[in-house]
Amino acid sequence: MKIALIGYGKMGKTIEQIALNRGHQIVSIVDINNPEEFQSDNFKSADVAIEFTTPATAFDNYMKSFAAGVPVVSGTTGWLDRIGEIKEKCAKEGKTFFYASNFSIGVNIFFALNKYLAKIMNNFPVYNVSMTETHHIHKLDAPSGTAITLAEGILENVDRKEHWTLETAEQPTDLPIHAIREGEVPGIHEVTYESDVDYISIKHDAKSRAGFALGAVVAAEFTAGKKGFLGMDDMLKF
Ligand SMILES: NC(=O)C1=CN([C@@H]2O[C@H](COP(=O)(O)OP(=O)(O)OC[C@H]3O[C@@H](n4cnc5c(N)ncnc54)[C@H](OP(=O)(O)O)[C@@H]3O)[C@@H](O)[C@H]2O)C=CC1
Ligand SMILES: O=C(O)C1=N[C@H](C(=O)O)C[C@H](O)C1
Repeated sequence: MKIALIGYGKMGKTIEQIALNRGHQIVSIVDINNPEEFQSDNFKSADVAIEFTTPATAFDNYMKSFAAGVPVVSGTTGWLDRIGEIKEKCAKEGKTFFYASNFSIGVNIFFALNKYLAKIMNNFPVYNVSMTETHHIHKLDAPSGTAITLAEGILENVDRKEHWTLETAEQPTDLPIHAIREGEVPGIHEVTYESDVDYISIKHDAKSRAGFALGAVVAAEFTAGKKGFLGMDDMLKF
C-alpha cells in the first residue's frame, strides 16, 4: 500500500518504521516546512495519509488531504470540537476519515473494561470515581484524548457523574481528570473508584509508542478503499 505521512515527529517516525516492516511504501512526507507537498503527485498517489501533528494544525491538514483526494487516518488529539464538520464531509461529500484517540489494541481493550466496570459501579454509589493520565512533558493538550474517551465511557454508564473536569471537582457530579506531565512517559491512564474502606483501580501503561503506531498502520490497511467516517469499533470485534 502507498502511504503518505502528515507529521514527521515522534509518531510519524515510528509509523514509518512499522509501515516499511509491513511491506508498505512511504510515498510522501508532509511536515510543517513543506505544506506544498499536499499538491504533489506523490501525495496524490497515496492510498491513505496517516496524520499525527498538533491540535492546532490537524483540521487544516484533513481539508488539504481531502482536497487532494486522499483518505485520512488520524490520531492527533485536542481538535475534536470540529469533529462534526468532518463527519458531515464524510456523509455528504463521500470523504474517508478514520479517527482514534488511541490506536493501541491494549488501550481499546482497556476502553471496553472501563465501560464494563462503570456499569457495575453505577450500582455502588459509595464509590467515587476519578482519573489520572501521565504523559511526557512535550504533550500540548490536557487532558489526553484517551482520558476524554475513558471519561465518556464512565459518563455514559455512571448516572451520578455528568461532566468531566480537569483537576478539580466543583460538584459531586463532576468526574475529575488529573493530568501529570513527567519526563518522557509514553502514556499512562488510570481509573480509580474510592470508598471509605478501599480503592479499585484499572490502569494501562504503554511501554513505548510502538502499540499506537502499529494500530495506526493496521487502521490505514483497514481504511484503504473504504468510504465514510470510521473508528476502532468498526475495525475491532470484541
Ligand atoms: N491516537 C493515538 O494513538 C496517539 C495520538 N497521539 C497524538 O498525536 C499527535 C502527535 O504526537 P507526536 O508525534 O508525539 O508529536 P510530535 O510533536 O513529536 O510530532 C508532531 C509533528 O507534526 C509536525 N507539524 C506541526 N505542524 C504541522 C503541519 N501543519 N503539517 C505537518 N506537520 C506539522 C511537527 O513539526 P515541528 O516539530 O517542526 O513543529 C512535528 O514534527 C498529538 O496530538 C498526540 O496527542 C500520539 C500518540 C498516540
Ligand atoms: O501525546 C501523546 O503522546 C499521546 N497522545 C494520545 C492521547 O492524547 O490520548 C495517546 C497516547 O496517550 C499518547
